Amino acid sequence: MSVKLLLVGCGNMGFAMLDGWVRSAKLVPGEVFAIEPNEALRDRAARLGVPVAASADDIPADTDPTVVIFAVKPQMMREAVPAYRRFADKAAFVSIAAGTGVAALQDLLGSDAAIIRCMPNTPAAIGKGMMVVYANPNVSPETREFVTELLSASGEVAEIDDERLMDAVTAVSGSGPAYVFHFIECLAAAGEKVGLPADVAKLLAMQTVYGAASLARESGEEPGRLREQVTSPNGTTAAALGVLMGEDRLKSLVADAVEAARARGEELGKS
Ligand SMILES: NC(=O)C1=CN([C@@H]2O[C@H](COP(=O)(O)OP(=O)(O)OC[C@H]3O[C@@H](n4cnc5c(N)ncnc54)[C@H](OP(=O)(O)O)[C@@H]3O)[C@@H](O)[C@H]2O)C=CC1
Ligand SMILES: O=C(O)[C@@H]1CCC=N1
Repeated sequence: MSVKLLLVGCGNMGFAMLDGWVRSAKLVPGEVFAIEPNEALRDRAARLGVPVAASADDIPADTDPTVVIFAVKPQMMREAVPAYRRFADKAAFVSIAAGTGVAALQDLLGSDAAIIRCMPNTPAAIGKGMMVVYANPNVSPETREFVTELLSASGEVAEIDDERLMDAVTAVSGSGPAYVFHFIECLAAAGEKVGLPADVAKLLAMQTVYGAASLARESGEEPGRLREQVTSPNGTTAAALGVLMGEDRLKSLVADAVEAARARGEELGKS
């Protein structure tokens, strides 16, 4: 079977995507070849049936991928990427690294390289990710379609045509799951504080976020309208929202958090 995809880095995000592709049968394991220096993470990928090697030197000589995906830390890109320049004639490159721009990737891969920046998020592992894509002009329509189709197995795919928005995308949907997980932690902790057993508080917090996100997504209603439907005049929700929304407290806190993430993405792009 021929390898269509080289996955460079099988850590948190690389594995989440790989897991999603194999589980959804978008790719059969033999169509992917993974490179991962960490032995435990190699074993985890191998358990999916995916062939995996410790370094680029161990890729079989006849490997002719359609796409090479970089899923290593931004700080590792300069070291990791050049080993794959030999595939630039035929393959397109997808980078999920926060901050690393197309210009930096072209420095490492050649100015003719077909490059796609993609910002995924970890819900990709269960097919509920948000995958945002920016392609440089060297990417052919066929490759674009192949990559979009592949990513669609990981969740929703959106394309942007202004690369400068990528740090903002990273700050909202790339890092976003962490904000939501922290909100679940906070809601569960608050539940315990008002007397609920820990396991009950965690279940209530998790299911509430899950149900509310699903309702927002499936009902087609504006989130603000759905919020109003929960809020009885002078009732319990109004009391809580007075705390969260008074002086735009949560709104400005979230805005500060998103701006910190965006600025860090910009900074990573300069290093
Ligand atoms: N985690 C997330 O939610 C998201 C991450 N991203 C981006 O994804 C990228 C990866 O992040 P994440 O998965 O969290 O990081 P991880 O550290 O979990 O995964 C990266 C993996 O790549 C390995 N690695 C290092 N050098 C090489 C190399 N030369 N060849 C192959 N593999 C190598 C690392 O091994 P070792 O640890 O031994 O160095 C590590 O296991 C980052 O650029 C990040 O910006 C984007 C969106 C969301
Ligand atoms: O924290 C990070 O830098 C990466 C990028 C988006 C999510 N995780």
